[in-house]
Amino acid sequence: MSGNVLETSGLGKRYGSKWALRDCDLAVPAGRVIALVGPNGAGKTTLLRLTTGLLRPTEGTVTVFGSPARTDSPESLAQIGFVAQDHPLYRRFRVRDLLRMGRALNLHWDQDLAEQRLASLDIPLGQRTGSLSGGQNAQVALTIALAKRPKLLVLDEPVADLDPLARRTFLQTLMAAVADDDLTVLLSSHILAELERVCDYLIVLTGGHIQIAGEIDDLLSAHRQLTGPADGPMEGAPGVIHVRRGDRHADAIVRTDGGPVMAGWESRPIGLEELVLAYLHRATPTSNTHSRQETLT
Ligand SMILES: Nc1ncnc2c1ncn2[C@@H]1O[C@H](COP(=O)(O)OP(=O)(O)OP(=O)(O)O)[C@@H](O)[C@H]1O
Repeated sequence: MSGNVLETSGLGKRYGSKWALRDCDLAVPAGRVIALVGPNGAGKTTLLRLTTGLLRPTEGTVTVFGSPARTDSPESLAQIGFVAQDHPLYRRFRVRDLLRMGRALNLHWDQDLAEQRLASLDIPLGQRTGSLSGGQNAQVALTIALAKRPKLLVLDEPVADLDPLARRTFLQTLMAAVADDDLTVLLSSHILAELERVCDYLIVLTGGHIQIAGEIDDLLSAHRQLTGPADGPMEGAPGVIHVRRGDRHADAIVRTDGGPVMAGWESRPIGLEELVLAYLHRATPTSNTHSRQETLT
């Protein structure tokens, strides 16, 4: 599939006097699994809700498949599936009631997909959603969003409540749906380890500003990890994203765009986790740690 699924220009959202998102310019190609990462309060949910049309911009524009994001037309509603962070479900409804509602409300509802997915997860259709576990609740919400057969699936921290096996299975389901069904997935997450396996596009957001966005393969090949003398003149140099200085040597993440690196520095390829952490550290220069970690928070 060609074209952009999401384009934003000078996009900003203010709550009262506080900007949650500012100067956001994006052109995200369709047919990808897009990871939106950033610390708590970075503006991820705000950007996702602007994309779905549930929020209106304070300034700038946001278009989805070339049209302004909105919730007041059946076509717009049919092409986007959205699962909010707390995946709210009607607690007194049984699972089968939710599926019936999904069928009545959605143009392209896929009942077989919904029933098969829930059966494979051992979630009984007769159970009230109020008595499901947190993880089962998340799975039902995700199933409803998938059964809607949207062109764009927007998921706000979809795997936060899932156990490690369910996480991996779910992300594999998404990859298969993207490959088979012309689907684009935009998901926010704090869990970097899994994202590297399934996502092909990255957006890093901190303090309401985009730090970096692009195809993950391109971003990884444009950056290197360098190790060199502890007194190396690195901070503030062009392309230098983050430096961790020890007593004997310094480690730096540098944007080289495939060009040569400084003589005397050892150069290694970078992984997604190191790349994201470097941009997060750059955005919060007071932080001086750069250890491997599972989550951003
Ligand atoms: N309805 C609201 N009214 C006022 N301020 C808000 C509102 N929603 C979000 N904010 C503020 O906007 C900023 C961005 O919030 P947002 O929920 O988009 O961040 P986030 O990256 O999704 O965070 P998290 O990872 O914690 O879910 C935060 O400072 C938050 O306090």
